[in-house]
Amino acid sequence: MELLGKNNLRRRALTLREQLDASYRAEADAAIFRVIAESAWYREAPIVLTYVSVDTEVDTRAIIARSLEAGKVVAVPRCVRGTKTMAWHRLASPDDVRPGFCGLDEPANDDATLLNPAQVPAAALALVPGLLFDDAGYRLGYGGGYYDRFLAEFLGISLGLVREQQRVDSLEALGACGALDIPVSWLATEEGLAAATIL
Ligand SMILES: Nc1nc2c(c(=O)[nH]1)N(C=O)[C@@H](CNc1ccc(C(=O)N[C@@H](CCC(=O)O)C(=O)O)cc1)CN2
Ligand SMILES: Nc1ncnc2c1ncn2[C@@H]1O[C@H](COP(=O)(O)OP(=O)(O)OP(=O)(O)O)[C@@H](O)[C@H]1O
Repeated sequence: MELLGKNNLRRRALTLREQLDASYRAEADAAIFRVIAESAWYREAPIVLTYVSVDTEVDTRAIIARSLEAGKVVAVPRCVRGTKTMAWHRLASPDDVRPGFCGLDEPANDDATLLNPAQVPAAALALVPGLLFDDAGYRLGYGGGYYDRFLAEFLGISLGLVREQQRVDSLEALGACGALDIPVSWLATEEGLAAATIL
């Protein structure tokens, strides 16, 4: 297998994602929404920590709306550039986000909605984005290391959201796995839930 390195693979994965058929994306995203909504982790989670999807990312807008309607706490990330960490803010409405860092939709920097990481229960569910995911749950992101830093501390269930066409066997075999990369525990795809395999 050709060793591409993370940055080359990132460019290719971004192109691949943008070239996915819009109707495939819509169908896959609707199926991923159902897979999440029906999972016991989601149903039992009092709090969902999710990215806010932009562009051709797997859609999370529907799950944000559904979770708020169901009375769950929904928290979304605001990137803190200096430390490359994410601050999580509770949303009162799906519309509580504005264009911010790097074209992402982000919550306001407001202490009143800031979530104290120590208060995140183990039953929390994190929905994790990625350009590619492999069978071990490793992900290729946009390259800030934001989610690696988050996952290193997070004690809840981490679920990678990925369309089947964005899965690869092994990022390590592609030369795109680093020592600090943290895998998610499970993947949600349009085919169902998949446990990350231990290599
Ligand atoms: N919707 C969504 N939100 C998300 C993520 C995501 O993948 N999707 N992230 C997933 O991790 C985090 C953001 N990760 C990012 C990592 C790098 C760059 C980026 O383009 N960096 C530029 C410039 C950096 C700068 O200006 O400081 C670069 O590296 O060249 C953007 C976002 C948090 N929020
Ligand atoms: N826990 C950590 N502590 C310090 N540095 C880290 C940590 N995790 C990742 N990094 C560094 O962050 C940089 C970006 O990591 P990587 O390329 O894995 O990002 P990514 O997972 O694709 O991006 P993102 O999480 O933002 O989507 C790397 O230089 C990596 O060494």
